[in-house]
Amino acid sequence: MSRFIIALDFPDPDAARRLVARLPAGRCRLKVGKELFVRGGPGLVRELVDGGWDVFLDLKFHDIPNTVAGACRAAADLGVWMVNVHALGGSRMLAAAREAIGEGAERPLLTAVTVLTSHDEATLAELGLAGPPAAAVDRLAGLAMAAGLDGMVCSAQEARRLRAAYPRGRLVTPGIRPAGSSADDQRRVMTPAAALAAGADDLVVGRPVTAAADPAAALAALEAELA
Ligand SMILES: O=c1ccn([C@@H]2O[C@H](COP(=O)(O)O)[C@@H](O)[C@H]2O)c(=O)[nH]1
Repeated sequence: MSRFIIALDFPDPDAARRLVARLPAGRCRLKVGKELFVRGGPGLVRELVDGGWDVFLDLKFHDIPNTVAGACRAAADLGVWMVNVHALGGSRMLAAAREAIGEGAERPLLTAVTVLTSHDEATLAELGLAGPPAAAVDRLAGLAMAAGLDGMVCSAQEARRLRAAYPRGRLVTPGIRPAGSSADDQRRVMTPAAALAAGADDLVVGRPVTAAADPAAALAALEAELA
């Protein structure tokens, strides 16, 4: 299975469906985030799952433990491949999320967002978190792994350290950009090849594919960067 997860950030479910129809099945997974979920709802997620796609439901749950546990249970019932929470919710919330998704072979993977890839040191300072993103990522990744999660969402810039610290932790890395392309609102970016070399497992890509005139060709170009 491909390392690429395509972020379906669309304001209109039909636009997402049209994009999916142009993607080569088996060469990528799909990510449904907040915008598309609020527009398309669980029905759209089920439709993608029933269509044979591995779906990463990227809703980044962050609330009191009981509420997050219920949301994770609901996500698992949709048959998604992966669901995530914010590690900033703390140990009790992470443990409740992990317990809620259960133990069965069909359970979704559960990952925790460490520090958003749109954040840099200045953003963290605004939030009262002194120091470089890598220090906060290390702390939050530690919480996630101690709570028994499958891995974390981080920038590929932190992948080498996390891979060394957690050899079995899944590293899901947004902020992937083809060499020389715009970072958009992202702050901690990496190319696909550099991300894989650093130890990333999953490469999350949105606009470089979804905004391309030929999304399948854009995906093929990213794959070629790995060859
Ligand atoms: O730290 C994070 C966590 C999630 N994301 C999501 O990934 C995609 C990235 O889209 P691009 O268009 O490739 O920038 C988007 O859906 C984010 O919500 C992230 O970027 N960073």
